[in-house]
Amino acid sequence: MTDTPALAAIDWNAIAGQLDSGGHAVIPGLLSRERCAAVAALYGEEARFRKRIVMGRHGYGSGEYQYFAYPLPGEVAALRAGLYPPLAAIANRWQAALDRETRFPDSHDAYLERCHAAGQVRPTPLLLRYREGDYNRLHQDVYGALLFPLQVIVLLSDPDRDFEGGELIVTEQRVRMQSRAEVVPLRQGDAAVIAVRDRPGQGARGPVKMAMRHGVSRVRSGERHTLGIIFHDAS
Ligand SMILES: O=C(O)CCC(=O)C(=O)O
Ligand SMILES: [Fe+2]
Repeated sequence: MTDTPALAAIDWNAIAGQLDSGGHAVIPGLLSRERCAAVAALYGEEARFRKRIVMGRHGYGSGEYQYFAYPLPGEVAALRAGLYPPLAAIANRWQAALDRETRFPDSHDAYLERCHAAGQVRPTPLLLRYREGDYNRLHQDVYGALLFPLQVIVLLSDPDRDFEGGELIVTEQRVRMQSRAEVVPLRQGDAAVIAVRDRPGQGARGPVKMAMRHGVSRVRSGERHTLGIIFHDAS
């Protein structure tokens, strides 16, 4: 299950436009229903993971998630490597807009070499599981000094059949302003691309920096699984 034909069909101009205007974008139908089920089913395979986090124990919300161990399952590895290059092009534009010097290499292997040389060696892709009453507090997925500014979240469950509530929320905050929230509408198999920590935005008097956070509203019933793809590794 390693080929991902849907990658070739992604309209990256549309994604870049959505990211530039709102800090988040949707890739429709990245994974088929069957692939979603296969990835979600990995949750029960303990040996696939390096760590399980029970969110209530850390003040992160309610529910749980597990970080994959290396080697990543084929589907997850293919998505991480395949989504990276077009996202790196967007990330590099953002770096320039924010007057930051770091530029990201063309291939994810090259970026991981950089992470690993800096001591960020632990894999960050994760599977999340929410049941009735669970939610995820607004947060930023920062795992060390090296940070790739975009991440991807794939909705593996079907909001029409599997769960109610449980909406992905993205907030942005400009200096001296209060936060603005948006719900990212996702169907099963859709992927959200979101800013990890901040992004360039347009203010009345020129470019501004928007601080970004994301979370998940309370699942009112059923079960919701997501796959999180973060491109920097963790220290
Ligand atoms: O379950 C979600 O929609 C959010 C997952 C998340 O926070 C992440 O992948 O970083
Ligand atoms: Fe997150």
